[in-house]
Amino acid sequence: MKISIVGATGYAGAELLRLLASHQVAEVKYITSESQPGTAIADIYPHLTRFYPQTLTSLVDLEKLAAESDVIFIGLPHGHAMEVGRKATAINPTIKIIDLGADYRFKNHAVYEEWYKVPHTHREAKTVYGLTELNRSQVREAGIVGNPGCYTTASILALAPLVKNKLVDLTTIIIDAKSGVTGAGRGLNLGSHFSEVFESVKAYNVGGHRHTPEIEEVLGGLAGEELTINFTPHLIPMPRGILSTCYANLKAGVTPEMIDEAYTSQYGNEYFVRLLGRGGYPVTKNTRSSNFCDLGWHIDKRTKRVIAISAIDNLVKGAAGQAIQNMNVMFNIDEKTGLDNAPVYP
Ligand SMILES: NC(=O)C1=CN([C@@H]2O[C@H](COP(=O)(O)OP(=O)(O)OC[C@H]3O[C@@H](n4cnc5c(N)ncnc54)[C@H](OP(=O)(O)O)[C@@H]3O)[C@@H](O)[C@H]2O)C=CC1
Ligand SMILES: CC(=O)N[C@@H](CCC(=O)OP(=O)(O)O)C(=O)O
Repeated sequence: MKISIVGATGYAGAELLRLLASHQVAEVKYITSESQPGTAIADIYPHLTRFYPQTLTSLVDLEKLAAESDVIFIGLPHGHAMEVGRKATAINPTIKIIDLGADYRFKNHAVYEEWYKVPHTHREAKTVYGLTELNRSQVREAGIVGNPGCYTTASILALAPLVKNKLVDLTTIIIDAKSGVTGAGRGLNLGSHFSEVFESVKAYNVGGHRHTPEIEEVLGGLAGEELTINFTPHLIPMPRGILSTCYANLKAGVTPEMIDEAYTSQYGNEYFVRLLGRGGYPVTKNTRSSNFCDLGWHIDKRTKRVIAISAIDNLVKGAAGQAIQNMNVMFNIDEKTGLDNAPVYP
């Protein structure tokens, strides 16, 4: 299976390369950068030395790249991936595209345009939302996958069984999530400057984070009706990891056993979702550098709320790992291929 990575110099692209280095079937063909074409990837990321002799190429070579690849992963800022997807599928109609950004995530293009402030230029694309555990059969048939965002992966996995089984009041969902700094990408900006982030925690984009409509669209689809949520992201001083704490009011008559049953029937056979059960406390460090999502839930009898907590590595299950999981499904190989490593601890 020949793979190319567009945007290989970013954190998501580099994480794809790290994981694909131990993938038994994948052969990385082309890797791109617009700022550093001609540079060896190991000169930019020395941790990849010995694994990749390749030098970076540019999107100027898209024709060759698309013609010679079975799958392209795109790790570009939103607004850029859809142009690559549109051109690559025109060159090679059988190619598979897995975009790690937001361009192919939305069914409703108007919502994408409203939140991302760019016109959608590949509206005719037939896409599948790549939250593997929820959409596996569609992913298997997909040509283009919109890989979910990191906050959205953690939050939707935590809430899906509650929403799908109509166990909670859909008007009461609150998501309080924390992310490590690599979630902001490798680009230099004040917000992720060491002195600004270290020994500090802050909320940001309160009431207006762009993952809000993504979570609403997917959970609304599971619920069979539109819903709105409160989603508050926080930046925490660690490189990787997301912890998402999700609250919702229980519907009258819902018992703790019904909640347990919803989680076990949804995820009991899912390798990458590790259920810690009722009273379980997910810890980001227990998922670090792995494709696992750890998930626990609590029933607060006093307030009649369920509190679901999930932990993932934003660069793995929240980005590159889930992208590879989707590729494995699309190519009908064992879903765990290249992803079955134990988390790095401590
Ligand atoms: N970091 C994370 O945890 C997650 C990221 N994502 C998404 O994945 C995508 C990549 O994120 P991440 O790797 O963190 O970002 P980075 O900022 O680390 O990397 C961005 C990449 O895009 C390239 N790039 C930047 N601007 C342009 C441009 N105008 N045209 C072409 N290429 C460009 C850069 O390469 P160069 O400058 O060398 O050309 C680089 O390879 C984004 O859409 C992000 O939202 C999704 C889930 C989680
Ligand atoms: C810590 C941090 O800044 N995180 C990013 C989310 C990264 C991500 O998942 O980006 P997508 O939009 O591609 O999903 C943010 O809040 O914008």
